[in-house]
Amino acid sequence: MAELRVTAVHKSFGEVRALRGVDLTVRSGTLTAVLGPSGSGKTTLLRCIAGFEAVDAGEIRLDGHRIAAPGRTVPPERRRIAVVPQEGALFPHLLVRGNVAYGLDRRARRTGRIESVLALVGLAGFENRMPHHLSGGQQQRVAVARALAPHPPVVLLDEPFSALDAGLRAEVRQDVRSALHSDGATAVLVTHDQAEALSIADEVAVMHDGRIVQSGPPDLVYSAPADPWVADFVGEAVWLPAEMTGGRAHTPLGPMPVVTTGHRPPTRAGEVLLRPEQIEVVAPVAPAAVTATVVRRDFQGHDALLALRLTDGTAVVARIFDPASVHHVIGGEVGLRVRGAARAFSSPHRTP
Ligand SMILES: Nc1ncnc2c1ncn2[C@@H]1O[C@H](COP(=O)(O)OP(=O)(O)OP(=O)(O)O)[C@@H](O)[C@H]1O
Repeated sequence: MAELRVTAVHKSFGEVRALRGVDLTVRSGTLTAVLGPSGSGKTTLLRCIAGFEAVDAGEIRLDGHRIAAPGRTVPPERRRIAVVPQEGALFPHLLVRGNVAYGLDRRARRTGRIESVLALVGLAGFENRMPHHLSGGQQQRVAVARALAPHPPVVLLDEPFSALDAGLRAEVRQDVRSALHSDGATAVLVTHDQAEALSIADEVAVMHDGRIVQSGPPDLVYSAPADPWVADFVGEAVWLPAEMTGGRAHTPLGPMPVVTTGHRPPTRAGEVLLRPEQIEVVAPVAPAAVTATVVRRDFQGHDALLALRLTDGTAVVARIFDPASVHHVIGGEVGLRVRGAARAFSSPHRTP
């Protein structure tokens, strides 16, 4: 376990500026998800932390020790940082036991560490299986067990669940999360999947164009995005045209309280953000409800998203939590009410 601190790191490949001043602190014993779209620099950052790439500027410290700076690159094997890749990490000719034992010295192999890390990832008793006798999810669990076995200061996970199907992915990631926590590991997980980042991480660091644009606990990043780009990338965003007067936003869904992100006041005529779960779907005749027409219904199992159009043409999306009991027909009329405050930004909204 160790604290990892990345400060003002730059990395270019020829003309491509992959990292443009990355700042990231990962506290000891916590899991941080680096979340960003394809090409934002996530893998490059992971490779710089692991020691597979040298940094052009800035520095990386592990428990206060400088492991990377221009002209100073501690080689990967001396960093002892463990990496769990997307798939194919296991040696196919070795038993599970041999795979997990790979980074352990003889003494550590005899202390029961192999059995205990396999138990942590839910594979107690699997020591004598061959990798090809395991499912994809079990193979990734072994890869995590192998990474944890030698007590590395940091574990890096590069989209480790992307090859698993959706049902299995949710189960494996929660088990891996609890294995990392139980072992007290400091971990960084790279993903482009916002649901995965929000569900698994203690902290989410959102990456855009080679920079970390926001980091914080998942609920804060979702409820108080730093800028409109983060709002769009992390979760569903509903943008409403708004006039600000008397500290309230006047929108096609009616007047509502507003909180502002940014140092400058929001522009007078602008847009405000709501999350779909802030829009309550009620009967068209309900008090204070604004009339809307149901355009589409996107059933997601435990909940559903309703795409709606207001009479002035504004498109909004509402999340309903009891989809089975709601009979909103496409083309039918409903009433909408807003819960809580809208969010305004001092920087303009742009599509990601
Ligand atoms: N070895 C390399 N040589 C040249 N360009 C590179 C190299 N590695 C990465 N890049 C470029 O750096 C940028 C960041 O790439 P990186 O792989 O770090 O992004 P990413 O966020 O991990 O993307 P993905 O989710 O698609 O893996 C991209 O424009 C990529 O093309």
